[in-house]
Amino acid sequence: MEGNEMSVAFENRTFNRRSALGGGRMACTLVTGFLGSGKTTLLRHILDNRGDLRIAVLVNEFAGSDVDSLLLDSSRINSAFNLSTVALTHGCACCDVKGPFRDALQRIVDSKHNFDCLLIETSGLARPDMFVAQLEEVGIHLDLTITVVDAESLDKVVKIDIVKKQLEHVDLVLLNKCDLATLGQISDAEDILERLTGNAKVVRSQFCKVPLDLVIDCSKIEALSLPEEECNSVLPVLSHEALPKMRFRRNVFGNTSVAVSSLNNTSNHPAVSSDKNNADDSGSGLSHGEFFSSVTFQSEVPLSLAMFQSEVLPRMRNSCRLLRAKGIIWFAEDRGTRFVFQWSGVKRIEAVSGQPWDTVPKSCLVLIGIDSSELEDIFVCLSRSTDPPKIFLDGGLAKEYARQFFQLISKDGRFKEPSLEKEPLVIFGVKGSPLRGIKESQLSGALMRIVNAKGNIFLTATTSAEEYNLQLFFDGVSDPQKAWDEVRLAASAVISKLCKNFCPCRSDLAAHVH
Ligand SMILES: Nc1nc2c(ncn2[C@@H]2O[C@H](COP(=O)(O)OP(=O)(O)OP(=O)(O)O)[C@@H](O)[C@H]2O)c(=O)[nH]1
Repeated sequence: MEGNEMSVAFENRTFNRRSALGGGRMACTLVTGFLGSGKTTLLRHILDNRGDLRIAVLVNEFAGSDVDSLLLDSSRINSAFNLSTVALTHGCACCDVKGPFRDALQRIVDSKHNFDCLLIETSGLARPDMFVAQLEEVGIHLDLTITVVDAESLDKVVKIDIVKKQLEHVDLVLLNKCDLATLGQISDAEDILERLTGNAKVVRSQFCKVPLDLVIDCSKIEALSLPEEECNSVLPVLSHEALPKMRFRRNVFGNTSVAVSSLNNTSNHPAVSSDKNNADDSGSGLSHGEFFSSVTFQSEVPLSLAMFQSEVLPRMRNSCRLLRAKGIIWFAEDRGTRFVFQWSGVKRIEAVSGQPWDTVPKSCLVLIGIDSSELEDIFVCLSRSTDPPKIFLDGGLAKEYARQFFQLISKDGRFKEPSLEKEPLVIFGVKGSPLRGIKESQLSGALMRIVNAKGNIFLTATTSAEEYNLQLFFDGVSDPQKAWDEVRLAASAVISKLCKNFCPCRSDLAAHVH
C-alpha cells in the first residue's frame, strides 16, 4: 500500500461520517498505542485546536495515579465549558470494561452537555477491541480507532503481544516521532505496519500534528457557541473522584514522606482473570496483563537535582526493563519550577517546565516496566534523593564549575547569551533563525533530547511564550569541559540536521547569522 493512500477501512469511516451513518449518535475516537508513543500528545493537539467542539475526554491510566491529568493540565482545560475529562486509574479500562469505564460512558451519554464527540485515550497496555461492545451498548458510535506508533522504537516493541493487538484493530496509524527516527527506521516501520495492520491508513507525524478532521469527527465544528454566561454556568459534570476505584496493591516504604503504590496485575486483580481466559492472548512473548508493573513515587519533600542526575538517571538508564516514566518533579535546587519529566521510547528523556505550581509543590512520578524489582530499586534511589549526602551540597566548587562552563559557552556564537542568575545552574539556549523559520525551541529541544539520550549530562528546559531555555546544573563533581564538549557536539549535530539546506562551509558557526 502506498504510504499516503486511503485504506478501505479508513475510507469507509470517512464515508459513514459524511453520510451521517452514525445515526446521530455521539461519535467516538479511540486512541491507542504502546507506552510513550504519543497518545497524550495527540490529545493535547486535538484539545488545543478544538475550536467550538464540545469534547468529552476519557483518559485511562495503567498506573495507580492520575498522572496523565497532571500532564494534560485538566483543571485548566476543564474550566473551558466544552470539555470534561475523566481519569480511570489503577488498571486497564479494557480489563474491567463493565466497571468504571462503563459508568463513565453512561455519564457522558446522560450529561446535559450535549458533547459533540468523545475522545478516549486508552492506557498504553490496553486492547482496543475490548472497548467496542461497551461503546455500542451505551449508544456511542465508534467513529475511528487510531494507534499512535513510535517510529524510532517500533521494531523493538513489536514483539510484545499487546502492540500487535493494538495494530490489528485500527483504522488509522500515526507513525509518530518521525523527527527522531532515521529514514531507514521510518521505512522499516512502514513495512512492519503494512504486514500487521493490513489495510489501515498510515500517516507520518511529528508530535502528532495532523489535521483535526483526520482524527476526530469535525462535522459539528461549526456548531453555535454558547453565550458566555451560559458557558460559565456549566460545571464539570464528571470527576474521577466519583468513580468507583479498582483494586490495587499498595506497599508503603519506610520514609513517611514518600508513598508507593504498585499494580502487578497478578491474581488479586480482576484484569488478569479476564485476560487469561482470552484464547487470543496465549501467544509467545510478553502478554498483556501478566508482566507489566508500575510503581508510583510521590514526595512532598523536594528531590535533589544533583542526586537525580548522578544517581537516579544512571539507574534508570541501566535498567533494560523500564519501559516508561512520567510525572511532575519538584527539585530542591530550582524550587519555583514545576518540571514535567518524560522517559519514553529508546531512553528518550525530557524534563521541561511549563506552567508554575498551582498547587502545593510535590513530586509524582510513575514508573512502568516489566520487572518490579528494578522499579523498586529506582524508587529507593528516588527516595534517597530527598535527603542528599553532604558531597552534593558543596556549593563553592559547583559555582566555580558553573562559571567555567559559562565562559566556554559565551564564546560560541551559535548560543544565546547564557545566564548565571540561578548559579550553579547555567541557563543557555541555541539561537533560533526566524528568517529560516527555525525556532529556538526546535533547536534547543532537539539538543536536549540528544544530550539526555547519551546520558553523560542531564539538561532540563524552561519555556515561556517568548523563550525556550536549557539549564545545566553543576554539582561538586561535574566536569565543565566535558559538559561543554557534549553540548558543543550535540549543537553541531542538531544544527546540521535542522539547517541542512544551508551552505555546508557555514553550517557550524554561521548557521544562525540572519
Ligand atoms: N521528539 C518527539 N517527541 C515526541 C513526539 N511525540 C511525543 N513526544 C514525546 O514523547 C513523550 C511521550 O509522549 P506522550 O504523549 O505522553 O505518550 P503517551 O503515549 O501518552 O504515553 P503513555 O500514556 O504513558 O503510554 C513526551 O515527552 C512527548 O513530548 C514526537 O513526534 N517527537
